[in-house]
Amino acid sequence: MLFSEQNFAQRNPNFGAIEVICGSMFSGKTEELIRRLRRAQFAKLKVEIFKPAIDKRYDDSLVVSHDRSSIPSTPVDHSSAILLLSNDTKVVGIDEAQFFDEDLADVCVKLANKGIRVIVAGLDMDFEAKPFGPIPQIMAIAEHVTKVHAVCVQCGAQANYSYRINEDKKQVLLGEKDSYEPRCRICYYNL
Ligand SMILES: Nc1ncnc2c1ncn2[C@@H]1O[C@H](COP(=O)(O)OP(=O)(O)O)[C@@H](O)[C@H]1O
Ligand SMILES: Cc1cn([C@H]2C[C@H](O)[C@@H](COP(=O)(O)O)O2)c(=O)[nH]c1=O
Ligand SMILES: [Zn+2]
Repeated sequence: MLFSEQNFAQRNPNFGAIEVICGSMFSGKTEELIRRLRRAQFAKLKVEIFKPAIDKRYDDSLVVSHDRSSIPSTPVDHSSAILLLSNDTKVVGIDEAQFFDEDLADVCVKLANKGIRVIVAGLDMDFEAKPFGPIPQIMAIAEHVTKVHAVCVQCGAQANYSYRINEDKKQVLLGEKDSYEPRCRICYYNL
């Protein structure tokens, strides 16, 4: 059965579930996360939003998209803080989840089993097209996975990869268009 967001919304509100929004840089993950969280707020549900404290790219505490739409969040150093800070919450949103520790998957399970809707956004792959942090594991255990795509800056096709345009080989390197461009398979691998 195919699941659309309508199916998510129609489910029993007492059931928790895990949703993942993944894809390359500039694919609209943060915009989609903000859209879902705002709809939950319109529904008067208690919403808590988290991001890793290291992500200070646009703002210390706001979750900010590349188009500068934003929503307040709580920066945390470790996934365990998300559990502690999610009391009486109905919806938890987590952005840049690739930067969290591997315990994030267990945290998502605990939250969902308490009846919380957990929405996780993050990069599925790093600049070397390798699985990034806890995201692939959370994709495996999630009820719903949405893969979004950017536009390849080289050819205009759908982009699935984040190409790093400098020589730095560290896995974690914060940045935007100064350091990365979204590319399709052909342009990423130079096929
Ligand atoms: N090459 C591109 N392809 C698609 N969107 C792009 C591109 N370059 C810039 N953008 C902008 O990025 C926005 C998506 O930003 P955002 O939701 O923060 O993406 P992500 O969180 O996936 O990095 C798009 O709405 C668009 O305005
Ligand atoms: C591919 C890749 C990305 N990063 C960093 C760069 C940005 O700060 C974030 C991704 O942000 P977005 O909202 O998805 O655009 O992650 C990194 O550290 N390492 C990488 O390999
Ligand atoms: Zn391309």
